Amino acid sequence: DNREWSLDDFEIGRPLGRGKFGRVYLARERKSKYVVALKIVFKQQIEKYRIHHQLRREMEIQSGLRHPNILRLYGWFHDDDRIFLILEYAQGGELYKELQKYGHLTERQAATYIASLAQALAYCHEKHVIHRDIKPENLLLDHEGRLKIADFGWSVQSKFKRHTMCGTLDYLAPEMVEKKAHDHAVDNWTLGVLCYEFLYGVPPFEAESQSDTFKRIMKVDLNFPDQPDVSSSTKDLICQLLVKDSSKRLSLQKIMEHPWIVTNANPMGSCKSG
Ligand SMILES: CC[C@@H](NC(=O)c1cc2[nH]nc(NC(=O)c3ccc(N4CCN(C)CC4)cc3)c2s1)c1ccccc1
Repeated sequence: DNREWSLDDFEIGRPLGRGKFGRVYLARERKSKYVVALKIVFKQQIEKYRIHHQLRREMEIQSGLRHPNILRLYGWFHDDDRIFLILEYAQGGELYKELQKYGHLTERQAATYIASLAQALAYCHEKHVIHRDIKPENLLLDHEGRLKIADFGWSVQSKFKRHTMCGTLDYLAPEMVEKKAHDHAVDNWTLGVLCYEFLYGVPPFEAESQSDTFKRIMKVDLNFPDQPDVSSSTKDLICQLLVKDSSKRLSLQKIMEHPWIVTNANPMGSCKSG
């Protein structure tokens, strides 16, 4: 509901995480006892980094999205010096930590997460939203191990395109790295990067320096280590996504129909580790 919320409506719990522009705390709405994540951004940080448009876009975009694999933004409020975003609580934490803990994921886990991402992105693209910053840090897990895309701070309505460099280069498609006009297909490229990272534990174009990563992305300098042993079907999907010409990348629909996804993804979207 769109009633006016205020800090008094919530009991604040432990800190959950922090991003560049704020922190997230566990919180509980007093009357309903409903548990949420409360993201707090300081207004002077918004002034300092001039991210009004980004935060406003995050709020407008994420509050308008309703999908099982997209973290809900229930509402927001502010006081004199802070803005509060009332977010869905993802009890399983960051997918990134799973990846770090196990080194790499199983093909079933990876396929399940890629299928969930493809479904969520297909939904976003129908709503003319490009996330542009899909990376393991922005992927959360709910209590059933279902993937939730968080932090739409870098997303855009695909009507107008922005060319601000967002975060690490590892996940950026060539056209974004080259600051060319980009469209939905950037997210398809990123699925290829993520699928590779889920299975090998490192992103495909990782390099010592940003400029080397840049060169590797532009050349699509892709190679598959011998270990861990990954099926050729998986490599086929990755090779069909990490294609320089964005019009030739596998579509989200085709990803969902790919034999590796059909064979390995859990249709329920959840995959308890192992
Ligand atoms: C994705 C970054 C973004 N984060 C959000 O918006 C976030 C929104 C949101 N909802 N629920 C979350 N859950 C957690 O952060 C979380 C972390 C660890 C947990 N565990 C620790 C280990 N344990 C074994 C299991 C439980 C459980 C939940 C987060 S983060 C952000 C952006 C800007 C500023 C702060 C945060």
